[in-house]
Amino acid sequence: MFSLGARLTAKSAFRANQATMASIGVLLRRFSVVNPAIMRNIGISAHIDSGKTTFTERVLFYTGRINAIHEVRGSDNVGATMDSMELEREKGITIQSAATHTVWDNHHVNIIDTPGHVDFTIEVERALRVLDGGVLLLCAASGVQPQTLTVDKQMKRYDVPRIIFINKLDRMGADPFKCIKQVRDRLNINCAAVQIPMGTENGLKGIIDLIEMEAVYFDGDNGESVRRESIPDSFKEEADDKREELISCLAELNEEIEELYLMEEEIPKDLINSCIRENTINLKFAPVFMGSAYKNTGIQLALDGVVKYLPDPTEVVNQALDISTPEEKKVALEIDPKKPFVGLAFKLEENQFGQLTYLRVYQGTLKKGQFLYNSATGEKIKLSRMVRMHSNEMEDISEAGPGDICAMFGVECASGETFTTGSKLAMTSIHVPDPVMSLTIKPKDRNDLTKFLNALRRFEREDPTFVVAQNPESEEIIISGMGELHLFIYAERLRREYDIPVVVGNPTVNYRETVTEKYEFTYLHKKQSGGAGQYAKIMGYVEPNTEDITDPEADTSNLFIDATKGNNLPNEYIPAIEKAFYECCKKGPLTGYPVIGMKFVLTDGQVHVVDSSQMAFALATQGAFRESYSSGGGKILEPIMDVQVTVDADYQQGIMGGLMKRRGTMTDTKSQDGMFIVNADVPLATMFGYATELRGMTQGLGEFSMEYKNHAPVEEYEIQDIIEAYKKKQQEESDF
Ligand SMILES: Nc1nc2c(ncn2[C@@H]2O[C@H](COP(=O)(O)OP(=O)(O)OP(=O)(O)O)[C@@H](O)[C@H]2O)c(=O)[nH]1
Repeated sequence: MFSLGARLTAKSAFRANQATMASIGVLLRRFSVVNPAIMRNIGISAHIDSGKTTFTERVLFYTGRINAIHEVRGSDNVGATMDSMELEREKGITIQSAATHTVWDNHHVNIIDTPGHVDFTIEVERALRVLDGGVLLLCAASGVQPQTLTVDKQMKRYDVPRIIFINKLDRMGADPFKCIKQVRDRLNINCAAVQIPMGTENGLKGIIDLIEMEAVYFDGDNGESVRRESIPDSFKEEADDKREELISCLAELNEEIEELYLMEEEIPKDLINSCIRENTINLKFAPVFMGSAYKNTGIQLALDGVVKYLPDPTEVVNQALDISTPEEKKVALEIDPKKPFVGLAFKLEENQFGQLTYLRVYQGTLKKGQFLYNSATGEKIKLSRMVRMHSNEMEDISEAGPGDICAMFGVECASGETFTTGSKLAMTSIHVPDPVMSLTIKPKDRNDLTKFLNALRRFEREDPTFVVAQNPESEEIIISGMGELHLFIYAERLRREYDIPVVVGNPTVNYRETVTEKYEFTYLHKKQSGGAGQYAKIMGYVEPNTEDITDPEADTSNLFIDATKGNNLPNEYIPAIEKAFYECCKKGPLTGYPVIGMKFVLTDGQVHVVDSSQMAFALATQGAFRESYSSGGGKILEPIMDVQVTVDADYQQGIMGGLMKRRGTMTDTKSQDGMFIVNADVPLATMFGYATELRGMTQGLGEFSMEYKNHAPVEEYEIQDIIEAYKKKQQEESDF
């Protein structure tokens, strides 16, 4: 039907898009405030190796942002454009997300390429926090994989509407409809295909569009020419069936469609499209696209889907906290370029020109030369340079309007901080999990020490889940993070980016301590022989500050309550007692790890006219703390990981046995299509080296993911070993 004419039109449309890109690029540089209605802020989330980078590379190519395609691990040694760090190119995985912008169908699209590995979930979380919509990528042969579940949870946490793209239709065993079933069953997402493939594996010829009811082919060297034809006879029946499935799914969401469907009448395309859009944005539906990024098939249609079905910034509600009110009242932000500016710094990057801060504008307009306030620190800064990022290249701009994403230069801040032009507003904080494991690290050459510390500080500002601490006694540097790979990558970056070879110690687990019972204390600190005397008496009780410390949602903070009545204890001593309590919590008596979830209630006390002092009360608090701790059921808590292993059903016994040996408790098991999937809660302390064990056991075919779940009490028989290890370490440090 469209044949040659259509082909030429498509080619010229591709060129036209490149030309539009160029001219819009010029325009953007001058007038950079974009109408929010034509803006899309999207992220691409998936399990590791599903093809996010390859997909993004195609998007950049088809939108005219780059003029050649480079493969991840390709033979041209260039590497994909979005994987800008050398290490990413070598390993072929995306470590840091890169932000880029492009134009498609006259829409301004900001894309964040997010990493898939579980150790880098903070990158995914931060990206999702600032995006309005997402593309959930699945591999057509592997379907829903462990990390798909994690990113799905994150998307749900931030209410991110999504379209789904089933990639790798060219792979052996590709079955998009099996994937759709898994998405429905395992992710509980109401979804339906808006396309079907014309063939799979080597026979993949193109895609059938179930809304237009047309066959779509991708011609040219790189699939850049989109050709639409009538559906070949051999696919007509399947296309009719799957369209029927789509319509019946939409009929449940829309009365007008339901009526037409029941009357067996023609349903207008506009109605189908508006129903999909509305329900995608309301999180009631997800349209499923499909193709093969590697074989240049289907990407342009998915881009059309982004524009057609994902929300623009005006369709998403964003709130800030008014930090000038004690209860931090929620304030709705308005997508209005004239309102006072509010923006969130969601990612930091250091490059040869200095610190680059990625920022999402939520309200008002960010302008070059403007003075900005950092809501967290109160600092005032002048914005001297702002840019739009395209992978690791940039364009200077002078303004960015509401809903837009840009980057600022030369602004010192930490990620997650809010900037305003004076209003006392802060965006809600980004959920940051506590680091679960640590390593000691030092430079091989002591002369590198200053450079080494500076680099670590920089990483720490970029990544809130990466924490650097120094043991004051041994001066040993300890880095903490979300897993072995997370910390290993930083050790590698020190070597590669800063030329600092390092030595790392054995990984250790971050234990915590807590009290489990109420204990009433009356503690007297008295030293009245010789010299200035000391006298302080305090009464009160300690108890758990939360009902169930193992509940992942539990508030694990410590709390001091002054419940004194009368004048036995003058006010001047209370701050010293409070401070001493919080100091004690920093280092638990059993293992030296922090105490969490403990309440300290001070009810009464006694002073001596001459010998009482703030110091005496601080020492009394320490004594009361120690006493309460040993009598109040002091416990050691260890990080428990939610581990999911997916293996061929043949390995079921071995995998279960292996997890039990690692003190795992199975929480769920499933057998599906010859695969066995097990979820288990396993102490992190036993998980070191699991990747190697799994590889060995399953001939490299098993997969696992793990995510921090909670801290739970250590088994009785383990406690003594941990305490002994702590004592030994203390001894070594005092000998040092
Ligand atoms: N057969 C096939 N291979 C693909 C396709 N898309 C990507 N790949 C390959 O799959 C591998 C992983 O692709 P990436 O694009 O790096 O995947 P990713 O999801 O960005 O990976 P991470 O960032 O590490 O999570 C590479 O070897 C790609 O060439 C596809 O459509 N078909």
